[in-house]
Amino acid sequence: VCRRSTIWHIPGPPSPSWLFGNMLQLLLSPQYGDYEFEWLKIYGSVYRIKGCFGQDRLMVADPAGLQYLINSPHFVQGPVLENVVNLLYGEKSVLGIKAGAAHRRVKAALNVGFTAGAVRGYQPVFERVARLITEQLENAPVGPTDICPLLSLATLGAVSEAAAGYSLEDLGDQFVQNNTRVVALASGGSAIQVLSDAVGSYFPMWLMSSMIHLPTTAFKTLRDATVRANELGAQIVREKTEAARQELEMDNDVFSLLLQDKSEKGLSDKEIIAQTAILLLAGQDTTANTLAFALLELAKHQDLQEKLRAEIHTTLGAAGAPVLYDSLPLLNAFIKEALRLYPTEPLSDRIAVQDAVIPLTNYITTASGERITAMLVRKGQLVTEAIASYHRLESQWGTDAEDFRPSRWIDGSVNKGEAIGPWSRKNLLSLSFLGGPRTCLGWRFAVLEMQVILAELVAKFSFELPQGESVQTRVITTLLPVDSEGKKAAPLHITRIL
Ligand code: HEM
Repeated sequence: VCRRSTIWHIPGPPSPSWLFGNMLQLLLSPQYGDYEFEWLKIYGSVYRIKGCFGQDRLMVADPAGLQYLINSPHFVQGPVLENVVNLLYGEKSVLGIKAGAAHRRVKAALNVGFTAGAVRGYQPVFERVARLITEQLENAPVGPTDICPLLSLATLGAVSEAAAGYSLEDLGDQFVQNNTRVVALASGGSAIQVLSDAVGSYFPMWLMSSMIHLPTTAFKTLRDATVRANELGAQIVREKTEAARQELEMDNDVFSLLLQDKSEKGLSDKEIIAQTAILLLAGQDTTANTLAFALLELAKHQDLQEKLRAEIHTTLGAAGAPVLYDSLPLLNAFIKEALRLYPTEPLSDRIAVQDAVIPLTNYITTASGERITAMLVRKGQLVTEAIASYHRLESQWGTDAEDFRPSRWIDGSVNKGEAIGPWSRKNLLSLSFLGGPRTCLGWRFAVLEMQVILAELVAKFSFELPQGESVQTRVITTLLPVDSEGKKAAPLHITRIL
C-alpha cells in the first residue's frame, strides 16, 4: 500500500521556508488572515499548506468537510493543541479527555451546570458583574479607555461566581494576579513560539510535564496556575461538602450542582476538582475578547449603535418583569455577527487517528486537473478546521461576507443549508462554539453573559474609536484585539449617556 501523503496533489500556496513552512504567514501576519483569507480566495475552501519542517497540512473551510471533521471519531485534537490543553487544564479535564466514551460521560455530568435552566439561574450574577463594569467606567480617567482589562476581570468574576460561588475577593489577589499572567502569556506570540509549538508537538507528554518543572518564567506561571487551580478546586469541594453535611442550603453554582448529583452518572470529588482550571479559564478571555470585538465594531458603526440602544431602551424600559434577552432581535444578531467575524478559536488543529474520507460541499481541482468531491487522508494527517475562513465563505454568507452586518441574521440572507453549530439550531451556522461532541460546554453561559453585559453597557454609554487608533486582530492561542505595537488592547472613547 502506498503510504505517501494522499494530499500532495491538492493545490495550495508556495512555502517560503522549509523551517517554518507557511506557519508564520498563517499565525503571525500583522493582521490575522492577511494570507489565510487570500488563500481562501485563490485556492477555495480546501487547500494544502506547509507546516514546520516540510509537513503537509490540510486547511478545511468547506461546510460538509467541517461538519464531517467536527463529528467524526477519526479525528482528535492535533498534537500542539493537545500539549497546550494538557499543560493548562490537565489530561483529566473535559477538554483533555481523549477517549470518546470517557469524554461523553464527564461532559454529560458537567452539563447539569450548563443547561438552559441552570444558566438562567446565573442571570443575577451576570447583571451584578455588568453593573460593576459600569461603576469602573464611571470612575475611569478622561481619555480613551482600554476596555480589555475591565472585561477580563468581569468575565473572571462571572465565571468564578457562577461556577464556584466565589467572588473575586474570595479567589484572592494571588489567584487573580497569576490568572492575569497566564492570560498575558497566552498573548505573547513570536516566531520562536511557532517553532517551539511545532517542536513541542514531537515531544512525548512525559517530557512536556517534566519541562514544566524548569524554572523559566513562562513555565513557572503555568505550573503555579495549575497547582493553584487544583488547590482551589479541592478547597471549594471541601467547603461545599461540609455545608451539605451541616444541611445548610446549597447554592446553585456549577460545583454545588455537581456535588449534589449523587446518581451513578455523577462525578467523583477528584473528577470534579480536575475541572477547576478549565471551568475558570475557558470561560474568561473567550467571552471578554468577543465582547471587546463587539464594542469595537459598535464604535465603527454609529447607526447600528443607535438602533441597538433604542431596542435595548424599549425593552429594558418595561420595568418590573425580568428581561428576556433572547427576545431582542438586534442584540442577538449583533452577538452572532461578532462571533462570526471574530471567532475565539479561528483555527482548530486536528489529526486523523485512522484513514478517513472527508466529503466536500464544493469540489476541488487537483494539480492534475481532476475534480474531486471527497478526499482520502491517511492516519496521522494534520488537518486544520479553518473556522474563521468558513465564516467568510461567500457561498455561505453572501458577497458581503467580509462586512460586519448583523441584519444578515434577521433578513434571512444567511444560507440555512447546513446548520452545524449550537445556539438556535435553525440559524446558527457559525462554528464559533464549534459543534458535534466537542461543542463548547459553556455556549449558553457565554451567550447570556454577553447579552447582559452588552445590554447594560450600550444602554448607558456611547462608544467611539479614538482618533488615529487602528485596532488589529492577532491570533495568539485565541483571537485578540491588538494595538499598533502588537499589545492586546481595545482603546475606546466611552461616554456616559444615561
Ligand atoms: C464567547 C465565548 C466562548 C467561545 C467563543 C468558546 C469557544 C469554544 C470552542 C471553539 C471550544 C472547542 C475547543 C476545541 O475542541 O477545539 C470550546 C470548548 C469548551 N468551552 Fe468554550 N467558548 C466560550 C465560552 C465558554 C464559557 C463561558 C465556558 C464555561 C463557563 C466554556 C467552557 C468550555 C469547555 C469546558 C470546553 C470543552 C468542551 C469539550 O471538550 O467537550 N466556554 N469553547
